[in-house]
Amino acid sequence: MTLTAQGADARLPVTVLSGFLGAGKTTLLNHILANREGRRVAVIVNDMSEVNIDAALVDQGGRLSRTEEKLVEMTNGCICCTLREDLMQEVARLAGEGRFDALLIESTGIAEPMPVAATFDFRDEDGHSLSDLARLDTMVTVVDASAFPRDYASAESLRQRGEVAGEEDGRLLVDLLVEQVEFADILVLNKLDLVPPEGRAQAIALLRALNPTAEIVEAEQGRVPLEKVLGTGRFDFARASQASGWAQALSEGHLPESEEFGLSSFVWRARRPLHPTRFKAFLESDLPGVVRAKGFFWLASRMEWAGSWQLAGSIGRHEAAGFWWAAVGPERWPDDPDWRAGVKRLWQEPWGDRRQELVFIGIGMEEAALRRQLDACLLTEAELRQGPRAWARLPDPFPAWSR
Ligand SMILES: Nc1nc2c(ncn2[C@@H]2O[C@H](COP(=O)(O)OP(=O)(O)OP(=O)(O)O)[C@@H](O)[C@H]2O)c(=O)[nH]1
Repeated sequence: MTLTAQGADARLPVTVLSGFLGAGKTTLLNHILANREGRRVAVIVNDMSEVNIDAALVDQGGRLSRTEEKLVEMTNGCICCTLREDLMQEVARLAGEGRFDALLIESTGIAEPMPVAATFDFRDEDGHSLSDLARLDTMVTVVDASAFPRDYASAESLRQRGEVAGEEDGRLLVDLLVEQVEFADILVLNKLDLVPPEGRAQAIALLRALNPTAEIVEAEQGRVPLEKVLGTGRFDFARASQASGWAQALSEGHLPESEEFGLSSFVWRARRPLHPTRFKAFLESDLPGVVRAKGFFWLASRMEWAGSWQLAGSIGRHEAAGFWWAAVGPERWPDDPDWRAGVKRLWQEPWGDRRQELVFIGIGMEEAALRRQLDACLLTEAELRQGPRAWARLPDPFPAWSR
């Protein structure tokens, strides 16, 4: 860490602005630049499109003077993946100039916030790290209040929306929207002029459900107090990774402020395998009030495999998470004593670490009814007595899993 004579952290504080296309990132950026009250702000704009419209917009009207401030455009790639190296170089260069009070990075609507944040921690083979020069200060996600509840429930993939050119990127819009919201320190709920009061309440409830710890800043035309987005000192990688509603519900057993907006959460746990067809039917059923779910499951027909399921909005996805440690055998376990102690705490005979552990977060969700439905997916006493050989022959409608 670089310290000044006064002992203050002299590294360049960085704010990363995320948010979906059209949410109002550029509008917010312009608001900051127009109201920066003497702060010297450098800007990096990353746009996936070939023509950098955002940079053109920001540049217009002389709001950003190229002599005093710095605007760096990064196009033809995404700073969370293909342009990561370039981002590191640019940040290092701007920080090295030593003449800025803050750096703002506007990331493309499809950047994943976690890798962008991780870029700051990364240390290369020569021992250089951005964190010697700059520190990630605030992760801001701008949300369009008029579109968010609809986008959140959307089944569209990024490709259908025409927002990605790459072949490999078939992610759902909702996955990314959720990641950007779950990882944020500050959620700017923008375009509030376009929604009636109940729309505002609905959007706030959803944001709270997904990320109970972020501060929600309500805005029109990106007008937010600057101290909410610059130099807040709020970012902390470990905290951000645990900020999501589901991570908190899992560790605490419930969400804070759970009364607000009818928000509730619970963790369903069981030590008995699931009947594959009954559980598949559950996953495909209407789950009224559930806005987010995530966790591991154990199918009677697949004793080796841990399944993972997650739901965001109306989109669910199940896949293999890996093998249960009980199926791998202790000779192949990691040696780390802390790790082994962790597995031991989880362990229950006769099935070891095999378990059901699903977190549900909802608004107006019927916990008791959902628990009953889930319990009914577990093997009955009679089915349980038949044993693993019979379970392996149960009809199993899940697709084959591979690593
Ligand atoms: N009604 C309304 N319109 C807004 C508000 N904020 C921004 N807009 C408009 O929404 C449109 C998109 O805003 P931008 O700031 O360009 O959004 P962006 O997130 O930078 O969009 P991309 O660069 O496409 O990712 C523009 O036409 C803005 O004028 C707001 O609070 N209310």
